[in-house]
Amino acid sequence: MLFAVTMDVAIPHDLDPDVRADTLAREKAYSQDLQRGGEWVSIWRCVGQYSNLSIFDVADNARLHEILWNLPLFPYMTIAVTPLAQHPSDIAAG
Ligand SMILES: O=C(O)C[C@H]1C=CC(=O)O1
Repeated sequence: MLFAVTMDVAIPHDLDPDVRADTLAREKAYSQDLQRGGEWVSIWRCVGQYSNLSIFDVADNARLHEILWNLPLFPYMTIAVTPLAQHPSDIAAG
C-alpha cells in the first residue's frame, strides 16, 4: 500500500544540544535503514520548510503506524498521511 506522508518538524529551541544531535543521528539511520529495505520509497525536502514529503510502500496501515510511531523525531513532528491509489491517467500503469 502506498502512502504520501508529510512530516513537519518543530524541535524545541531549548532542547539539550547533545539530545538534539543524538536524535537527529538516530532519525537519519532509522530513515536510511527503511529506505534500504524498500518501505520508505523516497524522501523530499519541502522547499523553505523544516518539513519532508515521503512516499512509503508498506503492507498495511498498522505497519505505517509502527514506522511513524518509532521515528526518533516523532515527539517533535506533526504528521499528515494520504493513502494513494492508482490514477487512471497514469501512462506508467498501462
Ligand atoms: O529532516 C527531516 O525531514 C526529518 C527527518 C525525516 C527523516 C530524516 O532523516 O529526517
